[in-house]
Amino acid sequence: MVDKRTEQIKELLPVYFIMGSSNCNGRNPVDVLEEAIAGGITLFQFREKGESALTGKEKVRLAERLQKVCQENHIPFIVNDDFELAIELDADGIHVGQDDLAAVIIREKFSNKILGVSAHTIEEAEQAIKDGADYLGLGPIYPTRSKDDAEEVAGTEIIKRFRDHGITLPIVGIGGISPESAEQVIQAGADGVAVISSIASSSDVEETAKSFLRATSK
Ligand SMILES: Cc1ncc(COP(=O)(O)OP(=O)(O)O)c(N)n1
Ligand SMILES: Cc1ncsc1CCOP(=O)(O)O
Ligand SMILES: [Mg+2]
Repeated sequence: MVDKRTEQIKELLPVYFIMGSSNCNGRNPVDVLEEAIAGGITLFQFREKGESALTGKEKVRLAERLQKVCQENHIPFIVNDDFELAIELDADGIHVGQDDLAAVIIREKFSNKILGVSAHTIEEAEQAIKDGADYLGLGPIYPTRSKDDAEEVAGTEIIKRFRDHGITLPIVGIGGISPESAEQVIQAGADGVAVISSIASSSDVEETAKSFLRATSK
């Protein structure tokens, strides 16, 4: 039987938009987020990373503005990596990878919040499940230009392999996903797609988000 929390998490994953100030082609991230929400994104992750990333008070200020937009639109606000920021803002959740603060430590202190963990192997996934993860981020599914230190491209096979192994935790595919490839990611067994550039740098953010929603609802 699938529990209620798992069902609720799955409902949040279809179009998981991730972004920080450096992903918006010089546009105001608040405008980009508002347009993406108008297009139907289901979850948002604040990921302020890279050479030109904001730090300190400026980073907190941007996070607060984006969180407010999410709250006004009932979209849960997830923080990437930065556990202190997630606590300071009382965010809805946090996403961590294998090189970040251990999921088990986060779960201890952040008991009711959404906890996402990146995994590249079955062992990492099983550990994340033991640690209390709510969902797994698997990728990069396709080549990506949004993460310099990304692992090797895994293809949609990684999702099939995890499902065939019996992993039932909600899964989101990430890395190089477009509206055209989103359906393949879902067909492989994912509950949603996590997307940076295809949405954030689109010339029509709202329409692109809509295309993702259509592709993941088929
Ligand atoms: C939904 C989702 N999946 C995977 C990642 C990647 O996390 P990580 O491996 O920690 O890399 P960074 O994003 O921190 O560079 C993610 N952020 N979100
Ligand atoms: C954060 C992250 N983790 C694996 S690939 C990736 C980048 C995804 O960005 P894009 O959707 O632009 O390829
Ligand atoms: Mg990380």
